Amino acid sequence: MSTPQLVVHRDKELMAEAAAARLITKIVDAQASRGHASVVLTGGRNGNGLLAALAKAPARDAIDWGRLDLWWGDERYLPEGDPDRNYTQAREALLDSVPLDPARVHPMPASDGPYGADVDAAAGAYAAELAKAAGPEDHAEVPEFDVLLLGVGPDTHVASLFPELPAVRETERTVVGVHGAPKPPPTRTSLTLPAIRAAREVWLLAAGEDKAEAVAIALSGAGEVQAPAAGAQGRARTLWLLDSAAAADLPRSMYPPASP
Ligand SMILES: O=C(O)[C@H](O)[C@@H](O)[C@H](O)[C@H](O)COP(=O)(O)O
Repeated sequence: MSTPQLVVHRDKELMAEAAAARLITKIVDAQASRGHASVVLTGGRNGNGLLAALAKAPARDAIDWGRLDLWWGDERYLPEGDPDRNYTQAREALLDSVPLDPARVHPMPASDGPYGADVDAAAGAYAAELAKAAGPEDHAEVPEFDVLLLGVGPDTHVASLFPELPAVRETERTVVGVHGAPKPPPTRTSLTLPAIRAAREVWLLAAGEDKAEAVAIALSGAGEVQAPAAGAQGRARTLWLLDSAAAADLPRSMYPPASP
């Protein structure tokens, strides 16, 4: 696992724009070297803020959108098209304005789909879809994600892995159903930490003073069950992309001065 690297930006707008520029470069480089790229999206304000910034980025179309695989780190278990679904919000922020190959876009199942109210079956189906896309050289039963994006909750949750709940304790399965999530809606599907840790790079996004305590806890050596963000590490890189407000409780020695 990789030691967390921190980059702190002046404010959340600059953080989103800088993260979008960073992601464009990462995708372009992956496509140049391997012919395709694979990214896991996240929900929430910072995850969608990055997508919205990417939609406006001048270099946006340096990405070959037809050779980009998109997966989700978690999803709210709601009907297709529900405005609270991460997939709905990602489409509005970016996906509907770029020429993706629909066969390469993998939303998590909706509650009005083939699995009905059985969120655990829906999670199992997504795990099977990931396993089918995995290659012999990949880690865990998931494809090699170039970048796995995660927002960070004020309680240090990532994806739909909440402190002390069963999903964060999962060590075998790659996707699980989540019941009784403290962040509404209560029923969700989520990648597990083993799946997250199969990614080459994990980027955690946190902006705002309401995240300062969670960031400090997660980077203080806390355990992953008590602080799930602490367990979100990439095989080659773990990058925390913060604004100054979210970095406020960190020792100053932990990161270089924020971008001007
Ligand atoms: O489905 C979700 O709610 C998200 O995937 C969740 O993990 C989110 O990323 C964090 O709660 C941070 O959300 P904010 O960026 O809005 O604070």
